[in-house]
Amino acid sequence: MTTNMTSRSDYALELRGLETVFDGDKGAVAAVRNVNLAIKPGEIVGLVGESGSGKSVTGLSIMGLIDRPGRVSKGEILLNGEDLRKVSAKRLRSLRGDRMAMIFQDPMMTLNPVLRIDTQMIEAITAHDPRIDKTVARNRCRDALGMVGIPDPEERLYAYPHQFSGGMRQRVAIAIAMLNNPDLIIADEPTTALDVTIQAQIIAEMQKLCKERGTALIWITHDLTVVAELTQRVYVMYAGSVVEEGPLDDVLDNPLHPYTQGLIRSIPADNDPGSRLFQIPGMTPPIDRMPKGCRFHPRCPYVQLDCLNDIELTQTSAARSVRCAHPINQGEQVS
Ligand SMILES: Nc1ncnc2c1ncn2[C@@H]1O[C@H](COP(=O)(O)OP(=O)(O)OP(=O)(O)O)[C@@H](O)[C@H]1O
Repeated sequence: MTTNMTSRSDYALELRGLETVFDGDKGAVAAVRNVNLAIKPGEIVGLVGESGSGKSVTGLSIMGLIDRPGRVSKGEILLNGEDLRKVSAKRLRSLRGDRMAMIFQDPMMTLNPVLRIDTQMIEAITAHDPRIDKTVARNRCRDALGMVGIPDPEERLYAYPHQFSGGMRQRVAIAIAMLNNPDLIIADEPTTALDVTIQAQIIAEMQKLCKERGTALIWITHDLTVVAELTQRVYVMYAGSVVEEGPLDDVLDNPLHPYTQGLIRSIPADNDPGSRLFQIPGMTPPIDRMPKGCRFHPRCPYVQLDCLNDIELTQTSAARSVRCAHPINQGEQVS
């Protein structure tokens, strides 16, 4: 971890040894193991990895939204220093939507199709501040819609979700997430379903809003190009664990983990649109069939015998860590 120089109160969110399991016929199987993560107010970090690497389960665990047969089984989830695993269900509900919010790939996870936007937005405010004046609340909703780039926000407040385009619907979901000025937002692939122009606009707006308000943002994505536009630091996840962490530019220029190197090589080159896209061979293993030792070893081009031993995330410099017995040297290439 890179958090040793700072006290816990400096972080909007800290995860310490997070483990989330799913209970099944063969007992509990971990989907997320020993995840450590720290994010300061106003910081934007990326949580990156292929499908099935445990990104969404991590996000849902933070929000307290893992349902049976899943459960958070180990670790601390510290929101402004308060351990969410130790608070009451009532306290957790009051923090959700107020101090922390989640944006999903499908905005309809947030929006109720049969209620007008104003009803839903005002409810999101009054649920946490019942004494607020309705006109004040309505004005806040209108301003929030304006801030995420919805034209004619006064008028659009009275629309239903189906009267918005996909991109506009996602903006409404973002406006709702930001309504109460939370300390933390977890955005789970919120722009993946949108076309690239809208995607770029939404990313730029989120970046601006989080910076202005000091909101910590965790952006979950499988797409390193999105992370490159948005985040300052990145956590790369594979098979339920963080395998590499560091400042974005360092990680992109000099990946230490062969998995990160593979993800970077999979980014289509702007200057060579006709070239065949690299793909990391094989697939992320299912959680009940994890390989021994380094879980990436069956797919790794540099695999050696000692990769069958368990390996911890190890700090390699002030800001970087990697979980690999043979981290890549700068400039090393796969033949
Ligand atoms: N309800 C569940 N029951 C059993 N296993 C689950 C459940 N939800 C998720 N998992 C498993 O946990 C692992 C991590 O899933 P997760 O959704 O976090 O991956 P991800 O990195 O977010 O990928 P994606 O982008 O496809 O959602 C996967 O192997 C998935 O099959």
